[in-house]
Amino acid sequence: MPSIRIDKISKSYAEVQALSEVSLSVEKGELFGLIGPDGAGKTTLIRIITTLLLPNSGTASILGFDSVTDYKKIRGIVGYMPAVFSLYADLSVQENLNFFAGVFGTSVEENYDLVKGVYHMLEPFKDRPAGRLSGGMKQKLALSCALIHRPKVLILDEPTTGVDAVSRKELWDLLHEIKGHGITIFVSTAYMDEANQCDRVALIQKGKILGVNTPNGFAQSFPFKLFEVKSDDIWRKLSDIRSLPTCETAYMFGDSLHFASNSANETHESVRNLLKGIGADNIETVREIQAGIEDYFIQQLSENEIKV
Ligand SMILES: Nc1ncnc2c1ncn2[C@@H]1O[C@H](COP(=O)(O)OP(=O)(O)OP(=O)(O)O)[C@@H](O)[C@H]1O
Repeated sequence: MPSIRIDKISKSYAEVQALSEVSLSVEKGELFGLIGPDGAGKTTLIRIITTLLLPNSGTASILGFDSVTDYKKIRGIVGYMPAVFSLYADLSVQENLNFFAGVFGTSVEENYDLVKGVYHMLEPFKDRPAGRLSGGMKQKLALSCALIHRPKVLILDEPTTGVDAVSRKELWDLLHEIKGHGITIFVSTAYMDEANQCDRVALIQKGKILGVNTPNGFAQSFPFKLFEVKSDDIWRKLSDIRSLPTCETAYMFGDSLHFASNSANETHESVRNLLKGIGADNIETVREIQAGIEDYFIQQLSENEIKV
């Protein structure tokens, strides 16, 4: 039995179709990522599986418990960290932890082995009101509170949004540590680079799942030849580059340009000549590279955008 099973879930808000027949299955002990841009439907799906929202059609279950009929059971076995900070701002860190432990009839001490990684980071601030913590610390406190009853499944809605780079890394390290305790983790994010942290990933856009795969599986299925172009001012030529006959897609990737060619005969020399032909003379390097998961996502999202 999978940990999470989502079967043809659809949900609309008036005329907005937030989810269209979404089906997914998450295995026990997996760290599963739901990745998609703002408005893709991530929060809606998470609110349905955490029993907070009713779907229009379809079913969702956690460890065999149905999200509608067995909602009380699900609430006992799931740890949920919402996208919006929802702890008690006036209570201290320690008071929030004690409160959530009390609600579930447990204590911090009883679950110390599970929360100790994140608790260590919070300890220097344990008397500070939660509302006065930094963004990263607020997320760590929310994570501790979601874990305090030793859930079997941990569900996190965009835990790293608006968090600085160091805290983002710390949060992902903590998730790996929690996975080590055998807890299934379902996490949503809009940051494509975070896909590499997951065992498997579902890519969602406009309420539809575009694919489910391992990060490596996604990267391997990039269907075009890919070239990295380094040049100071290449971004100025982006729209001309996109109009080149063999250019499937082109986009800035950090400080370089990624050029995906739909020609099997494309070489770094032919790309350089194409660029020269449109007046891009300032090229430092052009080299063929292996696509990463972000390249796959960018290509899929833009292809889907054009089709809709
Ligand atoms: N209560 C609501 N009423 C009307 N439309 C809504 C409501 N909640 C969400 N939507 C719409 O449903 C779609 C999916 O939203 P959802 O919040 O699930 O996406 P998301 O991927 O979590 O994005 P974000 O990170 O921006 O919240 C969006 O078009 C959004 O505007």
